[in-house]
Amino acid sequence: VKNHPNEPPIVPSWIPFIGPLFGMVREGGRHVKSIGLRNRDKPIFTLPVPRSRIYVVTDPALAAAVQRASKVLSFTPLVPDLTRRVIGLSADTVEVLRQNIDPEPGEPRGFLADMHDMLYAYLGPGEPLNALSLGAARELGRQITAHAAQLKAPETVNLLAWVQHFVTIGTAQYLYGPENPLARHPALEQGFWDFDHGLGRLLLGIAPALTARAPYRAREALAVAFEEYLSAGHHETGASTIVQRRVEIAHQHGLSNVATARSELSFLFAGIVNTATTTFWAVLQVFARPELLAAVRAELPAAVVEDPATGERRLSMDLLKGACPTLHAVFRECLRVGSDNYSTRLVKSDMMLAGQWHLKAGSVVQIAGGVIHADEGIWGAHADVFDPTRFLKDGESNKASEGKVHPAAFRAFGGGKTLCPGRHFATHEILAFVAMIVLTFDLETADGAGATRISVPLKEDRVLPVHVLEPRTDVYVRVKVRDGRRIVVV
Ligand code: HEM
Repeated sequence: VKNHPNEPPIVPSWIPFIGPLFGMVREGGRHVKSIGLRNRDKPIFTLPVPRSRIYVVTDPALAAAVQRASKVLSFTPLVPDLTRRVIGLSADTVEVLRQNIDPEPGEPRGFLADMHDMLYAYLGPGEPLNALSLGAARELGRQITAHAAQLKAPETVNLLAWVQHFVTIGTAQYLYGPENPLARHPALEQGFWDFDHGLGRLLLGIAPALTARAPYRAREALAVAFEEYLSAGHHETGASTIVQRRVEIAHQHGLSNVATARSELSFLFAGIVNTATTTFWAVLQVFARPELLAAVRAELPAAVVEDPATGERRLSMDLLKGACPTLHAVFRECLRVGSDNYSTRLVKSDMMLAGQWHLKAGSVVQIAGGVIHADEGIWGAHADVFDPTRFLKDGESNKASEGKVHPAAFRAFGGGKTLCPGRHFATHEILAFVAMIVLTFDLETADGAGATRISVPLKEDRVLPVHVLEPRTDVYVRVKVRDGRRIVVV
């Protein structure tokens, strides 16, 4: 029964109230996404759950209205409990997180508000962002050159694991320096991905030491290693400035090294998981389509200068985005197709959304990125098909490049107050990384069964979409060195 005549229409569940929760546990993000796709006539609908409501928004204009109403619809009140479960914060630390959580201008600012301000300032366009982007791309470039040098014969690899390795080691290195916990304890690299793959179970929070044994153990081992790192002062000598600022803010708010270590685990997570998965899809999509590979390779020389004296190639970060529109379009299309993320908000008090929909205090709003990304009304025909030309000016289905797509329809980076602060950095880093792979290697099918093209599997959407989705089946490719000369990122 509706709480109010203007409450969004209720979509009944096969088992009243617990049906949506049961569906989410069984099918992950796909459950709500498929309800949204079956109800495309409803820009917002209500899923009743025990003692609350979930309002699912599937219309970009309404998503923008949710983002604007950030005083009443806020993500931050949900953060303490979510992070307690996922990164294992103690009750004392959760209490610190709860203080001054959504301050008005002029009011005292709590830990989350200070951290939010610093991240958005630091990672916004400017010198610190350029320095961090350059540092990251150079680190990845070093790894690519080193890998090419030791690859004497073609090698068959699991493409996702191959990319994840570079990104995991590289991110830990440029964020936390040479003494970073993953460099000191190499087994933690696999542990990091065990943690990632068990995040949904940790979030459920039902006796995680038993029901989420591998991710729980991995998280605890990572937390101990980060605590050792901080206690030894390695962040002061080797970490990036952004990490040093994060640690300072944590200490200013009274967090111990044990608690700060767990907070850093969440930043390492933010820095690695989406970057690795997006790079995987971009590399796969490019190498699976000879014509796309040819187009990207034809553009790259505009961003690469060769030094005849040293034989080095200089890749310009500044030129890359403008000079390589196809590569940039591949990046955006991989995010559109691969991201089913939900932007989540708590309704702090009863409100009218867009003057039309009554939302009840204590309920949760979710903007369903997966539904919006799959909508043909928004993206044009064949929205289910990977087609980077939709982001190219002269592309065939180019509603996006002609500016006919609502800005809030591209959901991969979220939106509003929680819009990903790392989006500029990630764009630079991923474009440079994919460019360096395309310049250095050739990837071929590893089928051995006469297949001439690498095939692209479906995405695994039966999980909690905490980041860009991984493939449903492993992709093996043969990697050959095409041109192993050193690439210097400038
Ligand atoms: C392709 C790469 C990336 C994607 C698709 C991505 C996506 C996202 C999304 C969807 C959110 C949540 C937004 C919401 O709830 O509305 C988010 C938050 C965040 N991202 Fe990213 N991200 C990427 C890369 C990065 C990188 C490389 C960093 C850091 C170096 C980063 C740092 C963060 C942080 C710190 C937050 C939390 C912001 C807050 O406190 O509200 N992200 N990201």
